Amino acid sequence: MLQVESISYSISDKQILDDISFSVAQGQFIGVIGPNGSGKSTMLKIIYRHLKQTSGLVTLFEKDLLQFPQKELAQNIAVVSQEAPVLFDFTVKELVMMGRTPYKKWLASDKNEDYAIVSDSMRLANITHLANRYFSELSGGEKKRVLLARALAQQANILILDEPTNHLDIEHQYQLMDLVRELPITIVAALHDLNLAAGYCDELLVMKDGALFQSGTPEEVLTKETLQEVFRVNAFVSKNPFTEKLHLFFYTEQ
Ligand SMILES: Nc1ncnc2c1ncn2[C@@H]1O[C@H](COP(=O)(O)OP(=O)(O)OP(=O)(O)O)[C@@H](O)[C@H]1O
Repeated sequence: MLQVESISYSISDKQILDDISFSVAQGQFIGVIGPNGSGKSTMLKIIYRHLKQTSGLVTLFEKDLLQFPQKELAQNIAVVSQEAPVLFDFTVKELVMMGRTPYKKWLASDKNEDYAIVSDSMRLANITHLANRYFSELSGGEKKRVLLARALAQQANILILDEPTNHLDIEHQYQLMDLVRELPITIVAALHDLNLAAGYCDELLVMKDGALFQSGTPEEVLTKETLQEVFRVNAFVSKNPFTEKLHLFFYTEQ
């Protein structure tokens, strides 16, 4: 459904992304991993059209992403980015309702259906108790969950998450990953926690220095050799005895 073809991106002669290609099938959970500065966020920003590639093509349902009208784009792609928006005067409930904007006519009022979706999204993101609080007064992790609820309310085909577990305590990290995995939609998520990536993703894209270093299943890409070359750490690759998923132990020589 989503096709990225030879994407490059430069800012004032500095090449940030270099000839990246991959495709995402409907319903897949794709993890984007790579060291700091390897280009994960920039690539995601191109996919949700916050940035425009310098060259290459992104298509969604075989249509050039740049040709989508804004409203149609928002019906297809929802985002929880790293940057929390500055929205001082809004309550949580109001903010989650903004997720319904792509479905509304100009100045139309909210319908019962919208209220039901907002309420459902808040319940899924575990923020119902925060409904009447002001967004600006929430903790980092609470804000993250509110932004997730807003993205859920958008009911898009693709959910893009840029380090979604950042700021979340361990319970909420797993809750979020469980929740998004169960959604009947396509997920593309930049993740720093490689064990979460291994436990939840169908496929991983490994970024290094702005290029796609490797892609494949967690078992294919999370090898001792790749981890050494891309992340410069020693890793012992094992299995989580409870989930049977791949599990990594990291160590240094010191
Ligand atoms: N607006 C910009 N101007 C100049 N350089 C930029 C700009 N945005 C990003 N970069 C550079 O592009 C590279 C990739 O950045 P990006 O944020 O995509 O990396 P990342 O993999 O998401 O990193 P992190 O894990 O630290 O979030 C970095 O070297 C960054 O400094």
